[in-house]
Amino acid sequence: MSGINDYIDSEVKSNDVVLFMKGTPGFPQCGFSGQVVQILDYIGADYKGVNVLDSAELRQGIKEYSNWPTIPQLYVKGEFVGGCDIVREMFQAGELQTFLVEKGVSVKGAA
Ligand SMILES: N[C@@H](CCC(=O)N[C@@H](CS)C(=O)NCC(=O)O)C(=O)O
Ligand code: FES
Repeated sequence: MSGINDYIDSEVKSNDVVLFMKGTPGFPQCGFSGQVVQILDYIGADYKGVNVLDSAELRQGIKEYSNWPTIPQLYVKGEFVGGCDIVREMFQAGELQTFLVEKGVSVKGAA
């Protein structure tokens, strides 16, 4: 495994919810990443944002890690969930909150 893969793997495995994104949760640099940030903030999930714009290697490495061609990428409990479209669809169907609770992730107001 390359260094970048080890780094990605450790972020994915050591954070219950991690969003690989462009920019930061406080300052998203792309609308797709911004949408996922808004949804996670709205449902009150605790998550870590990892900015792929910090490193070209990371930006490429995350696509290979998940075999998914775009950013953002959301991971929950070590599993790839999806990008912006999937997250938005799950949220709109009311499934994202249920999914997080089932995974044992704390969500504000959904105890
Ligand atoms: N439909 C995608 C939208 C995300 C997307 O198209 N991302 C593009 C533009 S930000 C991307 O990551 N392109 C490759 C790159 O910028 O490295 C989703 O559901 O997440
Ligand atoms: S950075 Fe241009 S669409 Fe995301």
